Amino acid sequence: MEFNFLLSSLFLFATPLFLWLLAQKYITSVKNLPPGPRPWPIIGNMHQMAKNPHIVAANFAKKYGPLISLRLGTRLLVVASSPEAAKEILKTQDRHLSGRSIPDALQQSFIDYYFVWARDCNEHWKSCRTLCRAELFSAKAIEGQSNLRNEKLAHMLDFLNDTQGNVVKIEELIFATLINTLSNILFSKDFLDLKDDVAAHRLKFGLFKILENSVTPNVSDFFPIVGGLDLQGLRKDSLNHLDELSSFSEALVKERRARIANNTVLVDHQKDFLDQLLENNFTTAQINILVLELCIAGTDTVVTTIEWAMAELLKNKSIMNKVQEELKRELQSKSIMNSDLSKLTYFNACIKETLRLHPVVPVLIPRRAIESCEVMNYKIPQNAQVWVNVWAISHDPKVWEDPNTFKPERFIGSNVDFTGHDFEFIPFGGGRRMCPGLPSGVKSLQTMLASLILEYDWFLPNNEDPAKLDMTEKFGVTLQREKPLEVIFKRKE
Ligand code: HEM
Repeated sequence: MEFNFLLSSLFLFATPLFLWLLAQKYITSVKNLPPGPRPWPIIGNMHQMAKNPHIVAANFAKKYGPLISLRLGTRLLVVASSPEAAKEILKTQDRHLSGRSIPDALQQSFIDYYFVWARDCNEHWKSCRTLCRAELFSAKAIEGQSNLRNEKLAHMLDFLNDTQGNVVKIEELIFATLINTLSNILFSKDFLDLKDDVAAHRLKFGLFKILENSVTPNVSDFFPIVGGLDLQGLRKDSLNHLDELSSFSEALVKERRARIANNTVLVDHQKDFLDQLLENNFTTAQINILVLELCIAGTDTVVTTIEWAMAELLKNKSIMNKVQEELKRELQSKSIMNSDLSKLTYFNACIKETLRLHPVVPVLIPRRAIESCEVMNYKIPQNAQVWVNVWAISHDPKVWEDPNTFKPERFIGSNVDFTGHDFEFIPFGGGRRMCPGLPSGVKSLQTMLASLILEYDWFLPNNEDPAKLDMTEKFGVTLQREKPLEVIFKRKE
């Protein structure tokens, strides 16, 4: 027994050491890597990147330049922190750098069906993207969703009217509204009841845990040879959540298949995304994963951005007054739901400024070099992981004047937009892996935020002074508020 324990301890210690020596030999043999801080034996720069890696990498960029390399165990990580470096990665070398590193926690048997995490831009990824663009995110699709969006927005406002004076957790309210909008677009069904916060919490927690597991520092990622052991249990935990969450869609897919087979589709049923997926021969397993990924990618990003926008507007009273005036003046008695909110200059500048100051995906979703290539005259070897540090670019005083201040005015009269062509402002990424959900995400941000601003006055619980609101960030795939925002809504006269 003791001998076995000794042997396995020796194995656990010796394997990373051996691998590190091998990796060290390989990495040092690669000539002309981007510069970076000296790595420690075995762990490399892991200890330096443990907390707020987006800020740590931004500070390294000040010392070593806009393209740096770091070592995380046996892995090589390259981080770009300037618009020029981002442009080379997302445009010039987009094809070579379009792979994804799938975190060990998400290495599951259905790996070939991933969309967001698809390792390469393979055939399945292409068909997901083409179908989603046509059926979910095109101008025609967004227009077609407007009644449904209006209905879900109205439910949210009814809920707020009924609970006036209570403390509302913004993330839960927005999450439930978004999930129901999405689940109706996908399946013509509500996943949640706004009043049932237990179910909302369960669903949100499951999605959150999958995201959290994917960025938790994991020995298996740094030393892939021990990946199969799942020493931290993250793979197992993610699989449990994935299984539980898949049950939400699995039953609906089964029911629809049966209805189609028996010719008993409801008379008033309008074609939804599930019908499109079935017509395109997606299997149930492929549908489950696609739905899950859309729910993960399409809720947390919007929820977090709305929270940051509200926190900034609470903190900056004069900006809030200007937005309110613009909304009242331009919309007059027209309903928000039937108005073209993209014409509201100051309001949209506030949304852009929120996405600049609090880029919700701070280092984009990590990419992987599918082939080795050159960026800024440095070598990026095959399989290196690549981050584009959007947070660093957004906070760089060489790129933005007074970068730490919330100043929507900087976007007035400026053509800079988040469509992936202005590399100083890329909250949705760029190139072939750019966010396909941008039109849907922006529409949700505009309608929800405008309704909350126009219909209610906002107060913080316990008469807290908004000027002193804590704005500490918490790093993850999404850059959330460390303290979730809670607000008391009072309907305007
Ligand atoms: C405020 C809203 C949103 C922001 C800021 C945002 C941001 C991003 C970013 C930065 C990426 C990675 C891009 C890259 O690697 O270059 C991404 C990917 C993705 N987003 Fe979004 N997103 C938002 C909303 C949405 C919505 C509403 C959906 C769908 C319902 C969505 C679906 C996706 C998908 C499927 C991907 C993966 C694309 C791929 O790998 O090919 N996103 N998003």
